[in-house]
Amino acid sequence: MPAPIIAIPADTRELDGYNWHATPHQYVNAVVKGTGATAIVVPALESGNDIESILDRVDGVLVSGSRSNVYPELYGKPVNEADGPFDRARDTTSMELIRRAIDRGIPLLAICRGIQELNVALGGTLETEIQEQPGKWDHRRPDVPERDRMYAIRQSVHVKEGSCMASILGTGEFQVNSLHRQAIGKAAPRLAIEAVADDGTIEAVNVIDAKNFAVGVQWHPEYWVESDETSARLFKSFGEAVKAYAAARR
Ligand SMILES: N[C@@H](CCC(=O)NCCCC(=O)O)C(=O)O
Repeated sequence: MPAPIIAIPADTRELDGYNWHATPHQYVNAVVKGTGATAIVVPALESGNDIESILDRVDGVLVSGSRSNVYPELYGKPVNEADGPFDRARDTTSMELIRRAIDRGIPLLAICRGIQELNVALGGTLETEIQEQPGKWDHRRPDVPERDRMYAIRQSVHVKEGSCMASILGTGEFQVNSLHRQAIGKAAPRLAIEAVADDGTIEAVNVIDAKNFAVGVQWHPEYWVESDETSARLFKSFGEAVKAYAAARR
């Protein structure tokens, strides 16, 4: 059977003076090594993507992290340029893919910016500069030059008993990385909160009554997928859902 295909929405990036549609290699690598599927990158467009046509041809959606933030107006907050950088084309593409994948029962894994887009797409809100809130830990990307140290596993998350995430990872405390300054504020009605950090930051959600795998995590399992058991389990579970969807589709 041909390898299943997982769609990854791109970011808009300016390189050499012009715009590119780009996603970091770590997400493509995690698709290939962590699920056994093939990755395709979906251009970030505010208009012009035929989302249904794209979803007709894929077996899963992986929504990646990004330094850019979801545009605040999309969750009812005023725009403060300090909350940027923004990427409206990424917002549009990701959220259309998220909503339609959930409706169609296409397996979905949303990571970091992805869980934030998932929450906004389903009607939730975000908080910004969470490290400035009383009692909050500093979840931001460590200010170090080496990417392995940026993505170092350095915080605990607590997975709720009986949750979807518990069926994937197990119940209890797990060690993960952290590279974000925003987080879920008001969780969307259709999201079950399934893991939190020591400071209460929402770290994992599951779409209630989803037809298929539909999970969001605030940490970055893609980065250590080949060496960290917790990361590998999440991608293995996503991959199983993608393969089952692909087999049923053929
Ligand atoms: N911009 C959002 C989401 C953070 C995120 O996706 N981080 C991954 C990229 C990390 C990096 O290279 O800086 C937020 O800040 O909450």
